[in-house]
Amino acid sequence: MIHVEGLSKIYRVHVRQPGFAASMRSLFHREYREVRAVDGINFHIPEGQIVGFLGPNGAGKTTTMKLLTGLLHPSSGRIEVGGFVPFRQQNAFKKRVSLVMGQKSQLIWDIPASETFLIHKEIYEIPEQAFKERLDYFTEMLELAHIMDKPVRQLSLGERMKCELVAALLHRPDIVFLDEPTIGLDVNMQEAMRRFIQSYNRDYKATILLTSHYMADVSALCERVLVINDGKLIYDGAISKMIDRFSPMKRITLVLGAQADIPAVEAAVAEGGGRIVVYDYPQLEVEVHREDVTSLSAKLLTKLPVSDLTIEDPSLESVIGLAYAEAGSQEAKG
Ligand SMILES: Nc1ncnc2c1ncn2[C@@H]1O[C@H](COP(=O)(O)OP(=O)(O)OP(=O)(O)O)[C@@H](O)[C@H]1O
Repeated sequence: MIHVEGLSKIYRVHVRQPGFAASMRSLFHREYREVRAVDGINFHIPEGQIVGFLGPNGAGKTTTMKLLTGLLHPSSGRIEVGGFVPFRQQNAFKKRVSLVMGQKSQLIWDIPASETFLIHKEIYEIPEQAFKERLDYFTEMLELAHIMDKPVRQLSLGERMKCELVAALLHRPDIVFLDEPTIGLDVNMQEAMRRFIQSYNRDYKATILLTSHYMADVSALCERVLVINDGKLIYDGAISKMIDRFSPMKRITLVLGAQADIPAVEAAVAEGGGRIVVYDYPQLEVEVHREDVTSLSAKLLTKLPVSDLTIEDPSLESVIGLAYAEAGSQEAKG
């Protein structure tokens, strides 16, 4: 559904030197610097998949989404979305895609969202009956009935985001780009948005590429993630495999039933190849390479008065942090 090959986008940025003389000089001779925002990326997303698109600030996510929706022209490489070349901006393409940006509104501030929806009905030539059915679907799924006729400026952030989604999806695109759709929302509203995105994906077999800084969104919605850093794709695969690849460590948390002295705890942990993260009686947290988890757990159970033991993978946030750090250190070496 989405094919990207060797895609790059270079922005040309005017360099402004400080001082009056420099500004005068720049009237005649402008200096430019190149920003390689997207740097030779390749991926393929099949129909109906929800893929998480992760990366630190400035990594190139929004630029990639703008390239995929045809708002920007690539500097090089090939993009095909739903069989179209996005930057040609054909009408048939516009009817199949949508880009939702959490930080940009496409609703008209002073009028109710319901009136913006009517404008979209005309722009996208949505037949009367289909418009009514779709609006009913959205109103029910997103519990919109009581907010539909309030001017947008009176809506809460969460209510406005729900209306943004409706405006973006009324023409029922089957390829959807969501750039931070849950930014700034409280936990309940994030959850409601996630449920809605899942239903839309299921009901319309929509292909969805989603960026979010909330790992809860990513782990709830996406089996697969693309990770971009400094314009380059550094990971493409399952979330579970990303944890294996970037984080060789696991964490064992123990609750001790009786106080054990520090040298005894240190000896037991060190003997099993682990490292103490915190010992604050009764809780002991230990980090260990995943291949040593079983032997260390067995050792701790025999050597210490353990009343409870849990083994966990590191959080997705910390794995992502490790992935960025690894990419950064490889870049520094290269
Ligand atoms: N219009 C532009 N002109 C020049 N440089 C730009 C422009 N838009 C983005 N950039 C630069 O391109 C790089 C990638 O930006 P982009 O907005 O795609 O990142 P991002 O991953 O979406 O970041 P964030 O998570 O902060 O939104 C950054 O260095 C940014 O400063």
